[in-house]
Amino acid sequence: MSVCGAARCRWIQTRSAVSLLQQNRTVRRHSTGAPESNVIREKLQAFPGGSIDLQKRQESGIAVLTVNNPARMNAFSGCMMLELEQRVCELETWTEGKAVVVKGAAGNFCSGSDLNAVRAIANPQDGMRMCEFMQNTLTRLLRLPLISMALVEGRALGGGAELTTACDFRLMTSDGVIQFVHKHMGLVPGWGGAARLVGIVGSQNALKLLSGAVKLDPDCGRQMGLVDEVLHCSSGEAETLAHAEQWLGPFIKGPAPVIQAIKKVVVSGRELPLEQALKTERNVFGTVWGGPANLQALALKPKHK
Ligand SMILES: CCCC(=O)SCCNC(=O)CCNC(=O)[C@H](O)C(C)(C)COP(=O)(O)OP(=O)(O)OC[C@H]1O[C@@H](n2cnc3c(N)ncnc32)[C@H](O)[C@@H]1OP(=O)(O)O
Repeated sequence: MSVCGAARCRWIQTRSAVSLLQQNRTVRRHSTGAPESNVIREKLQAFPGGSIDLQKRQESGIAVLTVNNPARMNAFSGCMMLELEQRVCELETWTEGKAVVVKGAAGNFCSGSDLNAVRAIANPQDGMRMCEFMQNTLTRLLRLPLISMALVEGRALGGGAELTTACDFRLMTSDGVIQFVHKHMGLVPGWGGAARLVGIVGSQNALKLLSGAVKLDPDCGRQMGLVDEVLHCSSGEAETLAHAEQWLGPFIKGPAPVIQAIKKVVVSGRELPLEQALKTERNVFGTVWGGPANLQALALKPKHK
């Protein structure tokens, strides 16, 4: 667990989820005595290039997180992996936020990990360290108290395909492709993408997508349940983003604390055993019951026709 995440993430600190965080409380140490997470951080730092950009729009409550390395089809350099963690950290504490759109720069989503970095750390130990780091970050991305959407323009390959599964929704433009190319690289997903994919499309479909390294187009993606909507727009990135934000509209209408509470109860329902999920749901309920939005609604005596 990152120092940043442990200290600042109110949501993660207060909820009672089992799994990753408890696992991470025991700080594993490398033979040098340094915590394992620092070992991989230092290695990732050695691979610069690109950036992960975050734009928080206060008026709409929508943030746009851009994987930005167009010279390499938005592949993740080591520094970008580190930056992604920082950006997720920033989003964890954005109390006014409602949603985050994850996209790639210049009309492509993401071509996975930077093959130059991969070559340099192509040993099992570093591979597993890198995966642990990315799994942790992507799990935190998926657990954000914000509704998240992957906006897939162009290609989402390898780790890029895995990144799409760390969002609540996936929208694709008609030219989009999601492909778990790992098999062609002699790999399997390692950023948590296989586990999440099984959760989204079921084990039969996940097996087909991974073992066939299937080039998934938007319509097949919809049929399989991986893709929530296909956007047919042709006049560039800005218009595509505007369409995606419009699609989010009905889901993020209302006050941020209520939207965040909804996401929290869904995350606990998805991840926790029933008794713990029910407890979390009660606790989250307590944060909105008698709150400003609730009192306002009671005063208006709405009829839900
Ligand atoms: C657990 C994580 C596992 C992983 O993510 S493993 C990585 C999986 N990804 C890949 O193998 C992608 C390999 N790249 C490709 O297949 C093709 O480049 C791709 C994305 C289909 C684009 O093809 P084209 O449109 O023909 O463009 P191109 O090949 O000329 O690429 C433009 C420049 O981008 C570079 N690039 C693309 N994907 C990269 C990557 N993942 N790492 C490092 N560099 C990458 C590519 O080398 C080329 O650079 P340059 O112009 O030759 O300097």
